[in-house]
Amino acid sequence: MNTFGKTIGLTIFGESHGLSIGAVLDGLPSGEAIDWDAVRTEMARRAPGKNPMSTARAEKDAFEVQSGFFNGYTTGTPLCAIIRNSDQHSRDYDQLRHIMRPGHADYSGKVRYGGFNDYRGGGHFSGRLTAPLVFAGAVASQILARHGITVGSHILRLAGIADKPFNAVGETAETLQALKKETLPVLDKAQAGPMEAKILAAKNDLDSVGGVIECMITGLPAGIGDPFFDSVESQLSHMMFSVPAVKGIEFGDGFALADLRGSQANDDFYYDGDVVKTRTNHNGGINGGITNGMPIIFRLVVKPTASISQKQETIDTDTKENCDLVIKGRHDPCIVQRAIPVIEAAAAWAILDVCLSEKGRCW
Ligand SMILES: Cc1cc2nc3c(=O)[nH]c(=O)nc-3n(C[C@H](O)[C@H](O)[C@H](O)COP(=O)(O)O)c2cc1C
Ligand SMILES: C=C(O[C@@H]1CC(C(=O)O)=C[C@@H](OP(=O)(O)O)[C@H]1O)C(=O)O
Repeated sequence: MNTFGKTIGLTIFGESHGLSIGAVLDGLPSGEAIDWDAVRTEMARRAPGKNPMSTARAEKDAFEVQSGFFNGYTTGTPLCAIIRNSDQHSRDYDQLRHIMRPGHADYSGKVRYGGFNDYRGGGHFSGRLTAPLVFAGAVASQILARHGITVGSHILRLAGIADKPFNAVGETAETLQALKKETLPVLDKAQAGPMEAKILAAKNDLDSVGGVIECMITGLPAGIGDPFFDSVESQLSHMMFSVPAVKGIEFGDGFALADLRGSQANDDFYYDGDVVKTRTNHNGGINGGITNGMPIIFRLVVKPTASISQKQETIDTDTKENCDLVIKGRHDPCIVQRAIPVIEAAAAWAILDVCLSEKGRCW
């Protein structure tokens, strides 16, 4: 199964070097106007081939809506969009049919699908499949925005260069929106240059770098979510680990909570007029799996890109021998900045699903 969601189902399909990739958005409310130019803007934020920090594969990521939209509004029936692939260099992948890239899904995918997987461009495992995810998230975020909910993120760390963290008790929607306009979204603008230099230095060394993305969701009311298996943390984490190269997540102060005392980790409540708030937000806006009305904050680790062109040790599954591999092709020397719109989209879809599952308690 390749579908996510309880009330709205998102299916993504396709392979990186196949005819097209796409998404089916099932169960969306009817009567939602969609600004397709705004969706195009989101797709362009993620699209490859735009600068030296990205893979050179040039894809426009233009989408064609096939169904589920009529006379300016969602119909409520499955909304399907396709994105045609146009700049595949499949020859680069000839050797990867039987020589497995360390860190990528060549070996695990080959075993899982009995050797029938499309290995070209990483096939269905490719980061290319995040284009339909961004499409879905851009639709979801327009519905969320009508209810005052905003998702935004920035690069908290990249190859050891740190940005300042979000103000945990809340950033304005304007700040979150402004970050979306930047190639390397950071709060401390002075850090963008050093981050770019780290990416380009790694690329020059035939290597790659990773980092940490910090994401904030504002405008959610208190009391949304469920305890235990459908906690808001569980649903967001489930979605976030669907994004290729994401290897860790923490909410609020996360792993740093291990070294705090309760007196430091608790978030004291107060009334701001008749609105309940907390003075701090060490718990990331979630208690018992349920929103407490403060912004949701989480951080994700994005690993350094697996496909590097230095000589690596690996295996040949044809000869069943150990061998060396030098990867040819066009790869992202860093995934972090390209994953930012993907993470926002993924969060938007998961949160819209949480909200629509609340049967009128969210809005
Ligand atoms: C936007 C985006 C772009 C990516 N670009 C590349 C790439 O150019 N080369 C590569 O080896 N991996 C790239 N990846 C990551 C791989 O797809 C991923 O590492 C692989 O599928 C294995 O999955 P895992 O790292 O989650 O275990 C990218 C991921 C994303 C989200
Ligand atoms: C095409 C995209 O990124 C691709 C993600 C990717 C991978 O292994 O994840 C490997 C590369 O594929 P190719 O070798 O075909 O150029 C990237 O270019 C995209 O993000 O749209």
